[in-house]
Amino acid sequence: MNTQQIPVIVLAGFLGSGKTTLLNHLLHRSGGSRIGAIVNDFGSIEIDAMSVAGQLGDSTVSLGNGCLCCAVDASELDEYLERLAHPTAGIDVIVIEASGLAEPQELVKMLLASENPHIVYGGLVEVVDAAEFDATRERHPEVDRHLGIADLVVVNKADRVPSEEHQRILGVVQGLAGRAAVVAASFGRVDVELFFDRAPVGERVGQLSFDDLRDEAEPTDGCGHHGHLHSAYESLTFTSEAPLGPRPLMALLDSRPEGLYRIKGYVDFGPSDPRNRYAVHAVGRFLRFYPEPWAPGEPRLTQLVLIGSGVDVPALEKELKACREYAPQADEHGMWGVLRYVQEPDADEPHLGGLGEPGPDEPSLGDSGGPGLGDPESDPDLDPGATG
Ligand SMILES: Nc1nc2c(ncn2[C@@H]2O[C@H](COP(=O)(O)OP(=O)(O)OP(=O)(O)O)[C@@H](O)[C@H]2O)c(=O)[nH]1
Repeated sequence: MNTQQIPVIVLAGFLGSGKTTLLNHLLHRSGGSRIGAIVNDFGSIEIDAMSVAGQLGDSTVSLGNGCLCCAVDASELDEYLERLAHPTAGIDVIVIEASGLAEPQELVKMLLASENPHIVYGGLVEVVDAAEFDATRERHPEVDRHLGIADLVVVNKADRVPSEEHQRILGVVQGLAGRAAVVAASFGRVDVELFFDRAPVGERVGQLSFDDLRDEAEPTDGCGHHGHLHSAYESLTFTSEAPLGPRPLMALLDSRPEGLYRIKGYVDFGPSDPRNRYAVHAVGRFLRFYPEPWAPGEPRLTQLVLIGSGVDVPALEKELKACREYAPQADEHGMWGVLRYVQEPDADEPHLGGLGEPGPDEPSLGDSGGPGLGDPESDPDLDPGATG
């Protein structure tokens, strides 16, 4: 038995709660520790993996297209763990970022069942979106169970809720999380020691009980995971070489159906802004664009993953296709609708795409009063007094 077992931490949490943001923070602040990351995307385009710092290095690997918890066999995961945990890789801790619809318990079981002598289960970290907490629990009561088996819960997006509200949520989470440590954070900025000091000695099962670990006879839905969060969701992956028109895209986004909970990816607005691609994130009613300069030689593509429940996927795809524009001329005024959702440059928001640094100093027309800017009634997220 190798005495130098590498802890493998599962980083889970509902769609858009801030897992990738937190992982980027860890990678950026890891000090002398070398982190290996395994990123599991739900969609077939690996948006999360693309936005993880150090993605080009050999210490980040991506497992796309479907929840890991639904993998028929865990051999691909084993292979990646083998690679990252091999003593020659020099990695101190491995973090698996689960997809936002994964069943954390299944992932933990997979790790506990692994015969890899170089790894040991290092605990479950759950990220909670404070702004969406009540609504998510209402729709998905299973979230309570996820918190109940966590070893650390990060109540993220503290900046998006009033402090009394955040305190209330912290209390509820603490009640559900039992012995787990519960910490508040904005943009996933947790003390990294919380992760690295938790390296376990010997095998541990954290807060999981034998009942949790038992392979209960679940009703199946073909993939054997009926009742898992992801069984109620569908996803659409959309790629376009033709740029999207800002006006039709904003019309689509501004009227998106309730069920369309998560959108992420990159948009090419072509001549309307030839310098930048626009990372886009929607989580519930929250919407943000993050302009970032195209890398030299980078193919100009729009790549989006849209995840929702009860969404008419073919109709949505048709609407997205209708946003494609072949017109060579710029529609600068059309960009106003987009720039309303660009964070002001001085806001204290890290930039997902680039090592957690602030985004490029892209002037935001939002400052000069683009339509609806900061209108808390039309979008409470754009309250100029809040950063989120
Ligand atoms: N205001 C605010 N926004 C945040 C915070 N943390 C993350 N975000 C934003 O929330 C959006 C989703 O964040 P991600 O880190 O991609 O979330 P995720 O959990 O990895 O998402 P999935 O993998 O799709 O489940 C992005 O626009 C982030 O910038 C926070 O503390 N405050």
